[in-house]
Amino acid sequence: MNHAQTIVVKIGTSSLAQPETGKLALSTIAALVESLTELRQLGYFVVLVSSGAVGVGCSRLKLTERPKKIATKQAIAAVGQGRLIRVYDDLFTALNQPIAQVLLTRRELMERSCYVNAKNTFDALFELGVIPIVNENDTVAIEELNFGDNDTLSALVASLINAHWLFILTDVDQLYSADPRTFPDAKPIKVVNRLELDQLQIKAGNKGSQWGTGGMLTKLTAARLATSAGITTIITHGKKPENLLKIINGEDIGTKFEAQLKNDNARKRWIAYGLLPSGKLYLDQGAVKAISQKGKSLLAAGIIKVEGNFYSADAVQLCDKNGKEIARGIVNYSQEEIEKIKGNHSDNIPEILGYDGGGTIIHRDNLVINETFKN
Ligand SMILES: Nc1ncnc2c1ncn2[C@@H]1O[C@H](COP(=O)(O)OP(=O)(O)O)[C@@H](O)[C@H]1O
Ligand SMILES: N[C@@H](CCC(=O)OP(=O)(O)O)C(=O)O
Repeated sequence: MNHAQTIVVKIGTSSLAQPETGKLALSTIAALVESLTELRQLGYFVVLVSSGAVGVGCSRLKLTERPKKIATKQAIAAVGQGRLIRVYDDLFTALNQPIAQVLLTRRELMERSCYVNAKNTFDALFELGVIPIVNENDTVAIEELNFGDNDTLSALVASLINAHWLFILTDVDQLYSADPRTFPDAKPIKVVNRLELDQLQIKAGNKGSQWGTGGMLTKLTAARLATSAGITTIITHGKKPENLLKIINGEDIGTKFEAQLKNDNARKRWIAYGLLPSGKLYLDQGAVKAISQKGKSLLAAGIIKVEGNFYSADAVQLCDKNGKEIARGIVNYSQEEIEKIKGNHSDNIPEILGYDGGGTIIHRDNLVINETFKN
């Protein structure tokens, strides 16, 4: 595989559908198709994460608002997804650009073998010259484990394929200090570095537009995830997809979230972003220092408190005594076992549990130090 730059472009329902009627915004979609095809022809590997299944399904079934009931929403997504991909396929085919439909759920990305498989599939699609079009598999996603908004999904896909750029296209031209619809004098925000992103104090409403779901909050979460995986993230207007290439070439359009140093370790990116933690371990100062500054494995002696209900091989958050997350990792012991051995020297584990179980609570290879798991 060569080292072409990889670009993930996410487009939200608010850009794909007309605000008044919920009907497809065909000219926007056509312009997007042209821009993505051009990028592909220039040699970039391109992934489109497209929302719209529920919105298009609603329009197809002549519903005037998004349903609240989960089963209805899932049924409507099944109607809309087919329509949506049909429209994309027609438009991309007019430009001789092959596409693929990739539907993902959170559950699959949590399974290491599925995660690796999905990555290999994307690589194979790139080699075949295809533009994959991703959406959440809404019809089977269960509520506790769904992305809900495609902003988070796009950041996880970008991390999965180790992308260079994540573009989040929406119905505003950039991030503002507050929702510009409610606060017309809100200030545009042009560049946000990693530190500022953690401290960003904006009124980023989570209401979204009539057809969208997440509003700006989920886009900021996505920016946090992506930038900590080393991916430059841009929020810009969905109506002007021709700006994508201009932005890549350095033009100052939209809001740019500067990336942190890239983490090229695929397994560590999976631990950090693919897995959903099911518990928390609170550590004393010595343990915090040992894992975050000296790169050591986590031992039972440094654990002061355990929260959650988890088993061996599950992911957990590691926090300092005040609850601030400092790392994530995969445990070698269950919550019940760690309750018994916390605060103890590793040599005493066989005596307390009646077996050894490996000694380290989290081996350093299964531990990722957190710069920013603030989702
Ligand atoms: N601080 C903010 N800056 C810009 N837009 C904001 C902000 N807070 C809330 N919004 C709203 O977020 C909306 C986009 O979110 P959403 O409808 O979920 O879009 P999409 O469907 O593209 O994901 C915009 O229409 C805007 O009104
Ligand atoms: N998977 C859903 C995405 C939900 C959604 O509306 O997301 P977004 O418009 O990006 O806020 C769909 O295709 O309708």
